Amino acid sequence: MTARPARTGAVPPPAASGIRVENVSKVFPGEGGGETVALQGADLDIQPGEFISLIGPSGCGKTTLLRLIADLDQPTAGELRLSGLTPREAREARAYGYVFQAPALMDWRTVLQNVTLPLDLSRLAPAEATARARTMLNLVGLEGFEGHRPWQLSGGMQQRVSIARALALNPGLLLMDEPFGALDEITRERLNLELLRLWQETGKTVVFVTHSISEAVFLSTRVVVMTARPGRISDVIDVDLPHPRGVETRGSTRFFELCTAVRERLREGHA
Ligand SMILES: Nc1ncnc2c1ncn2[C@@H]1O[C@H](COP(=O)(O)OP(=O)(O)OP(=O)(O)O)[C@@H](O)[C@H]1O
Repeated sequence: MTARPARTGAVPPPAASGIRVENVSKVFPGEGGGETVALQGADLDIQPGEFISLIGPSGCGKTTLLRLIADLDQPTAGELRLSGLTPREAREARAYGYVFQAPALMDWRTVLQNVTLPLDLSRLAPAEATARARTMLNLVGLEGFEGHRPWQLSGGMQQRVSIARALALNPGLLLMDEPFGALDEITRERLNLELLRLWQETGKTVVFVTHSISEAVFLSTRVVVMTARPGRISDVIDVDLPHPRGVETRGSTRFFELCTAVRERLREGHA
């Protein structure tokens, strides 16, 4: 077997991705010959560097939309583009990092080895992969835990490892499917702050699925409200809270007003 040469040199930081979702539908075959319209006629334009949250009742197509963007599934109709690339081209170019609801770490690898995994797969020189992984672990506040195994960490720390792993290839886009859903409220608020800091420092585009109204408002530049049966985008709400946002943001009148606005739109969708 011929050894493939290791890549060397820093990978230049990619520009943040813009995303265009045009009249996208996804229909799954259902039980007994029926079908489920998971997403119907979705239109959405995401500018590079935006932080977009998708919120809506269970089954409204949030994960489906994220998976279509990531090329983990294909639309039944319509078109998606990530900075002009098809989802497949974007996936092949490793243009995004994906953070799942559960951290999905490998227990037999150390924290550092979990983060270097995508770098090893892209044949980055080992010394550089290690250096890059350490930088990402510092970015998510896990310096000192490189040699631990995932099972030695709390749920919040594990999720931070999976965020570091998603950032390792320095993608211009981060796709996050309810990453903090299983965490207690205080840990979740702390990770919200860390994610915001990271977003501001790196300028990446983020698409974030959540069930939490306050989380969506706190984090986002825009909140996309979705409704179920069929899954549709029903509203897009601009979040005009100033940056940097911090603990005091959650106590502001404007934060409360925006949460109320999102809640009302969600209620209308449930009616
Ligand atoms: N692979 C699949 N096969 C069949 N139906 C599917 C498949 N994936 C999703 N669905 C259906 O599509 C609809 C949307 O699912 P999706 O997971 O996108 O919703 P969601 O908004 O992310 O829900 P939740 O908030 O509960 O995670 C649901 O009715 C679901 O049952």
